[in-house]
Amino acid sequence: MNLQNISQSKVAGGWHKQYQHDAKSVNCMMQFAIFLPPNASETNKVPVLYWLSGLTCDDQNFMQKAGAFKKAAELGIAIVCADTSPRGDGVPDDENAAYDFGLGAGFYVNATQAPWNKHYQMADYINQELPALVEAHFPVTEQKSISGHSMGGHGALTIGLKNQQNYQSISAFSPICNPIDCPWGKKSLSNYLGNNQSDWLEYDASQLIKAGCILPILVDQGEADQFLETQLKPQRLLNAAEENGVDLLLRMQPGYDHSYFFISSFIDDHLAFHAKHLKAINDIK
Ligand SMILES: N[C@@H](CCC(=O)N[C@@H](CS)C(=O)NCC(=O)O)C(=O)O
Repeated sequence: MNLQNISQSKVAGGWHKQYQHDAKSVNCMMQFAIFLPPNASETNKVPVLYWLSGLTCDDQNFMQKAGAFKKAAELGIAIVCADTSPRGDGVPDDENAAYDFGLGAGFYVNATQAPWNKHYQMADYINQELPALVEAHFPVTEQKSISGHSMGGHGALTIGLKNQQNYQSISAFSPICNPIDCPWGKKSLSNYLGNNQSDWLEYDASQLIKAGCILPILVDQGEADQFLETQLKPQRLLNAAEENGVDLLLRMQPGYDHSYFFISSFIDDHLAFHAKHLKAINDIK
């Protein structure tokens, strides 16, 4: 079977498990982690929150630091944490091994430029291949929501906005809201997509949201985040949402920085937000 278990630990009455699999979309072995709440079983499938992490992360940062298990167990939602880029021999990296491009920095796009396009197809991996695999092998429903942090917040927003039929709700911590106009975004989008900036627009949440969004969106942002002004620019996303009637709540949180200390302080709110929208669809069925 194209799915290999590499760890499992009981936590909060449920299970944290890591797997690797041969991923077709990104042409390499990929690792992911799943938290299954105690009530998940073949006769009681549960909805899933997909979590996308930020620069330098892999499938473990959120699982080890966010403190999400007890609330997810209580709410009965699974959490899947993906890796942040393709990995392994033959996967190209930034020429200086910089932290903000290449390995650990896939930016959740489908690259069009060589040599990146052979492996860096993270948008398809996250939106298609990973959910199909998870739904085929674990006791989960097709209902899913999407969240993430920083580069992963950008990933959650852009993938959610472009595939609104696939998700029930979107949230983000400290997302890169306008990557076409910040240093992290310009570096990665120009390399992955080329220099024609019109090709970058479909990976910019502040642009995509102008087309509207039927899903509710929750964004938390620390006011003491060192990247707030230079890289993240949440006010631009809020302005575009308000101008286009999108249900987006931006909460500026005084004193919080960019770290997982911030995420762990508000993750329960995000889990409850997603559970409400996932459950609401359950009730309609
Ligand atoms: N290494 C970079 C920042 C990288 C960074 O802050 N990464 C965030 C996501 S953008 C993260 O989650 N790091 C891993 C962690 O805190 O566990 C720097 O020092 O400027």
